[in-house]
Amino acid sequence: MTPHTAQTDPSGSTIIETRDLVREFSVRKGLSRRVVRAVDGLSLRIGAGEAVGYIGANGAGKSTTIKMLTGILVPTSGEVRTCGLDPTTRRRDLARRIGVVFGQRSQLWWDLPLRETYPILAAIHGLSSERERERTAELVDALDLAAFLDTPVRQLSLGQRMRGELAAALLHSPGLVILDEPTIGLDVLSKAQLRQFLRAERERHGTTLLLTTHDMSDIEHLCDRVLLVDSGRLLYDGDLPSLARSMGARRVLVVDLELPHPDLTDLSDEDGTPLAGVDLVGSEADGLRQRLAFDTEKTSAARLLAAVTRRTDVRDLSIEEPDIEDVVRRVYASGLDT
Ligand SMILES: Nc1ncnc2c1ncn2[C@@H]1O[C@H](COP(=O)(O)OP(=O)(O)OP(=O)(O)O)[C@@H](O)[C@H]1O
Repeated sequence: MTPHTAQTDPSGSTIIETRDLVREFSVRKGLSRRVVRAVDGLSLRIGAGEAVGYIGANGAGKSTTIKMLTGILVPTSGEVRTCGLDPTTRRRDLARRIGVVFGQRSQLWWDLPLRETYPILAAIHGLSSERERERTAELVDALDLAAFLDTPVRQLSLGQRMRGELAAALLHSPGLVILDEPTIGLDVLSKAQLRQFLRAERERHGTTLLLTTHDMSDIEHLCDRVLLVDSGRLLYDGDLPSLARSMGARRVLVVDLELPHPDLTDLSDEDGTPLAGVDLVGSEADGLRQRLAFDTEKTSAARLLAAVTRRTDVRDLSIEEPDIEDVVRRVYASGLDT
């Protein structure tokens, strides 16, 4: 199979472009050294205003790509332009135009409260005091920061800190925001807040988003395009539903029952029509918790739940999205050829 490639509008303005981008690392193995090609001939174009998910298994080359896009790493060969600039030679200029958020690394000063942090960042970016006041107020409101503005960063919860990080990265209203695993470790509510904020920011200011994530819901809620990499090469460029569908990825309904129950198999509608695309994929504690994978193209979550509740009483439920690792595994299993 050849990689699916999205047709992007050639007339739209380009915000990220790479051509045959390569990055190698020399790694010591015992007494000898060997070369690892973390990024291997990557060519892509991202237009202004797009929201793109950059996904792939662990070690696929995502972080290395992001580091080259932001000027942290120099490419071994090939070309890269971010906001029209060469990131390695124009790193300072680039910093004024982009915002970068690392889910696993804080960019805030640990001992300072956010109230003292933002004026420093505003000064670094050369914002006027009026602009600083306006933008800080906008971000404090949108990210609901008011309650902990005076707390030193080290005392914030992870969810609070990530909201503070986002405000810091977006204070100068960058046209491009690059996020590396922004929702990692966050609870459901904090994830929802972050996504809601990024969506609103994009709608209001036309901000371009590029994010890596292992959470498929981040992509579902935020991105209209997905780039899938494996061993540093682009395997897929298109939308998420097509990728997930082509890989047969399914959601899972997890039900906790009032009483132990035999396996929930052969489920059907009220009129006896069997539900298609549903499989029991787990049963624990004598059937008190059962997991049903379902294909949303064939059976909706509501129909499936109705079929379960006709059989037995449900105490609690949740729906697990297919995770990207699973989709990626399916890509490999299907023998997609690069
Ligand atoms: N500084 C480095 N020195 C040597 N090898 C490296 C270095 N950085 C990355 N690599 C290797 O390059 C490959 C790609 O790594 P990279 O961190 O870009 O992957 P990733 O897709 O971001 O993975 P993850 O999802 O686990 O963060 C891996 O084989 C990794 O071991």
